[in-house]
Amino acid sequence: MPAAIAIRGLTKYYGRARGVEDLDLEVEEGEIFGFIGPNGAGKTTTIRTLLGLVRPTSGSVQVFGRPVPPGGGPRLAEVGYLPSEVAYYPDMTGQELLAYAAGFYPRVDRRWVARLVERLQLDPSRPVRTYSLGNRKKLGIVQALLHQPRLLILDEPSSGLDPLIRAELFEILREVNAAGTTIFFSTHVLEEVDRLCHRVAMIRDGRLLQVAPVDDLPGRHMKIVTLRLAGGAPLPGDLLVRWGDPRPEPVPGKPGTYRLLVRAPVQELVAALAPLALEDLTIAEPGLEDVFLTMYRVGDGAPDSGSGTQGGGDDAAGPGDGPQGSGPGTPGGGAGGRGGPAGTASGGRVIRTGRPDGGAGR
Ligand SMILES: Nc1ncnc2c1ncn2[C@@H]1O[C@H](COP(=O)(O)OP(=O)(O)OP(=O)(O)O)[C@@H](O)[C@H]1O
Repeated sequence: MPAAIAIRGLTKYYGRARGVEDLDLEVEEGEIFGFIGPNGAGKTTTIRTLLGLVRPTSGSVQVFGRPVPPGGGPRLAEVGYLPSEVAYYPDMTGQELLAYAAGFYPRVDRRWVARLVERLQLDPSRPVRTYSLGNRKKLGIVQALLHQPRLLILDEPSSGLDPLIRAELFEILREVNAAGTTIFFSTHVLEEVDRLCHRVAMIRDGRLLQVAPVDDLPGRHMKIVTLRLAGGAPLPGDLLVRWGDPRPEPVPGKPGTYRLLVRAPVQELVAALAPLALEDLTIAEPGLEDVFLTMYRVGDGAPDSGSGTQGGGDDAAGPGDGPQGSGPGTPGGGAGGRGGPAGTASGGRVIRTGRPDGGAGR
């Protein structure tokens, strides 16, 4: 059986601006596959290439074993696509838009569509121009799913959705996946990948860093511990020795406050923290930036990038790839217009209690 997605040696330059470089990726049919990376990493470029909306500079892209022609072609009837920014005809109502989109496909089950609209709490009677960002996103999700595609490609599906709708969306995605749909989606949110995906690819600066089962992500088994010690005291020396971090620094300007990336069994962590005179304590899952930092800090001697971030920000219109239609009746959805520095997680320290080698790099 051919892979649902096969990307080989994909490079895309927008004029002189780098989109992605020499990317190889395979997604098997039946997978939920997460594509994560900071702003400007190349996620949207990759996705738009898969749809034939962006022409590769070099390399090849196949969907279900066949090359994707420019513009996508009829084969894309098997694909559902949600662009990161949905832009629809503003004077159509949601209902009209969905009926219009349904007309592009040979078979659409109206009850399925009505059920999606209900589950996502979308009011389809209103004109699109009155929709909030979240409601436009919901409409885009229904449009992507309405023909029950074999492959669903979602570019940041949950951005702009409130937590309840996001949870409902994840439930829907799990259900369609169980019914056979392959899902490929991009996100900045590590937790989403954690909750949904079988495998994940990490991309940064246009280059693929790693493809791994979600359990093998660096930083996956770590916690972010933020603590404030009474009176701005420093972390006691014996803890420093025990935790193996020679010089944890307090958060700049906040004496006694530390933000630590800890690899430790929870029991051990709690026992170590118990004797401290704590004024405040949070223990949280690491974010995407922390995972990237972990790769850079404790990966195989890889350099500490210092900032854990990179700027996108190159929004110059590239030749031949301006904003394009992103599905039936969806002008816009261009890949430009974004970028800028991602938030950094500098200040995270790796504490090696669980494994003396701290070997998060896999
Ligand atoms: N039409 C374009 N013209 C010029 N440069 C572009 C264009 N589209 C994307 N780029 C550049 O290509 C790089 C990758 O952008 P892309 O939108 O693929 O990243 P991304 O990972 O989807 O980012 P984000 O998470 O911010 O959506 C960025 O440097 C971006 O500025």
